[in-house]
Amino acid sequence: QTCPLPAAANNHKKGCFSRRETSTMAQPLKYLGQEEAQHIDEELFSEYGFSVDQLMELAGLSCATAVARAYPISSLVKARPSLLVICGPGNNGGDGLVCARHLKLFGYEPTILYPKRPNKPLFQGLTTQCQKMEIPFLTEMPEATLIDEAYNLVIDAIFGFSFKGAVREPFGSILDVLKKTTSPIASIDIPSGWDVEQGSADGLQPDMLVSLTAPKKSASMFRGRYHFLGGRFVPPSIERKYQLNLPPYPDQDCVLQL
Ligand SMILES: NC(=O)C1=CN([C@@H]2O[C@H](COP(=O)(O)OP(=O)(O)OC[C@H]3O[C@@H](n4cnc5c(N)ncnc54)[C@H](OP(=O)(O)O)[C@@H]3O)[C@@H](O)[C@H]2O)[C@@H](O)CC1
Ligand SMILES: [K+]
Repeated sequence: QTCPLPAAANNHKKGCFSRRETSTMAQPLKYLGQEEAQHIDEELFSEYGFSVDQLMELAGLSCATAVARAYPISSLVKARPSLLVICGPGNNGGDGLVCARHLKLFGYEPTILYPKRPNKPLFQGLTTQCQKMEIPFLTEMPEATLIDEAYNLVIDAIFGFSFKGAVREPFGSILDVLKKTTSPIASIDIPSGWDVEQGSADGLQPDMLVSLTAPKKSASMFRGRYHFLGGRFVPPSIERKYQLNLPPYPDQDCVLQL
């Protein structure tokens, strides 16, 4: 087959692809299975020497940044920039605490529900930081109508990529209330209650998803308006090893809208 490009234009190229053609032939972004996501996580902590709180800070900052991009304070419908952040018992919940703290610094008014708190210094520290930032903590899940009246957005930091099986209490009741709310939901990493790979036909339908490191398989079922990639901390060798094919983040941004 003859090459349509002038010979001179091809001298510096391998084969017969224009720069545009080459870029559109880039491998598609990888959607991770549950075990693969957990392996990457473990490898970052073991072989790469990262600490959990380090990556959690970057993950939570990404989520807060993505929320501020999709729902700027000037666009909110209620008089106050109120948000409800619901945190679960694992690291996804930790991301939620970090996200709430940054959103407060960005000028939002987050309130946190954190019903099952691990007895570990990391989560105790994150909780103290939020309390010292004068972020209120609720003692119980409000009714759906109250959430609709009081909050512009709910941030779902209940379960991430380690979620498995049927939802246990108190989170089953919390998710039932969330399914009834009309306030938009922004989910961190996975819409909570969704199978990490298969999703959930009758589960939450968030308006926003922030995929950390790389989207998980269930993200292909996400039908909301905003899908962001966050967690710009992946070393190139991990990206190559797992063939993540991450799109380039713009400039120095910590998030990328997919
Ligand atoms: N590398 C990255 O990308 C980074 C990822 N990060 C973040 O970490 C997240 C993964 O965190 P994770 O591994 O701690 O697990 P996560 O999903 O929060 O939940 C585990 C908890 O849920 C519970 N639980 C499970 N199933 C349940 C059920 N059916 N019903 C009820 N409870 C259930 C389980 O309880 P247990 O089984 O122990 O009783 C456990 O307490 C990831 O998604 C991302 O957000 C960043 O922080 C840092 C860098
Ligand atoms: K979540």
